Amino acid sequence: MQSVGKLMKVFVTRRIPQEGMKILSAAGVCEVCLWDSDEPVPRSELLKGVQGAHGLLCLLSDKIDVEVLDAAGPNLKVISTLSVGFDHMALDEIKKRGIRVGYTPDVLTDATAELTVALLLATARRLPEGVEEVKNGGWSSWKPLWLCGYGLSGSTVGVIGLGRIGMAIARRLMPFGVKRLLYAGRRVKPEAAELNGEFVPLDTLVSESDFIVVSCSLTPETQGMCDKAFFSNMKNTAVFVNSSRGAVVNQEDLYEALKSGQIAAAGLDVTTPEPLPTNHPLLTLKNCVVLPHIGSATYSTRGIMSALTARNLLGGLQGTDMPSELTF
Ligand SMILES: O=CC(=O)O
Repeated sequence: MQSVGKLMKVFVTRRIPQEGMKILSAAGVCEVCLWDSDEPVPRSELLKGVQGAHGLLCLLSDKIDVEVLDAAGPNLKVISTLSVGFDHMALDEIKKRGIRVGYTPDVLTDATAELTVALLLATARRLPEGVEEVKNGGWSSWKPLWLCGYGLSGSTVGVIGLGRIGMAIARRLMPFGVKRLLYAGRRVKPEAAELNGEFVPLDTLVSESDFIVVSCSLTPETQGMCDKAFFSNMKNTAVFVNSSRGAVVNQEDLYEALKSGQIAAAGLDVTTPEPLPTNHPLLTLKNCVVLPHIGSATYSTRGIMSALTARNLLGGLQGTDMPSELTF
């Protein structure tokens, strides 16, 4: 038990929006050690910073493995991540040590769905190519066959992983005149009925969709799921969009599929690694639009995520309810 008057140590691995920092300082229960930078904490500093910490506030880019847990030591009661994803944390080890975990579901659903729709449209209608042509003088006249892409009207959209975010994406896409919504995943989702969503085997979704949106979590089952066989099964006119985790995709296979014309285009908000090296082959392709993992990046969403992450941390420190505790 923490002795009265003694503050608990919290390590925060990056500058976060002030909403969260204010909540932590106002609570008066913890002393915050902040890696005061917008850039990732070097591993050695992370290992030093967590020593003796009671709480760890981390980001999806921090790998929280046995080494970090060992470095933190037995004081650590709670890890609160500023993300909905939790594949960066060694949950089995965390569980063994009885450490609670907080995360940020729901609050980023709208922002992420919106970004995914923007990415899909930008990719399908070739917006980055068009913008580039305007700047580099390639726009010589209005041309009937120039910069044509694919539209959603009358199309079949397949969502892999119709969870909170997948459903929010589907709800936003349907008003564009989508004819059929297919989804694949672990189980039937009753909420899909409102959109006449059809639960189908992954193979069917892949072969019948004009747009494939990946919105599932990264798990051992989904790791590398979008591979050569997957892309070979897609229509040549189909567009692939991923805003979940980069590791769901085999990027070499995606490159081949895009280069050879096996598929029409891809929009990625997530890659492996992140950042994607600037000399990566995917970046040489006009039909591949890559964004720097900005799904939840609106000012308001990031502020709300920061506040929720702080509240989760405080709940864990004080042994009370956490607003969004991960059950695992
Ligand atoms: O990818 C974003 C998140 O997990 O919050």
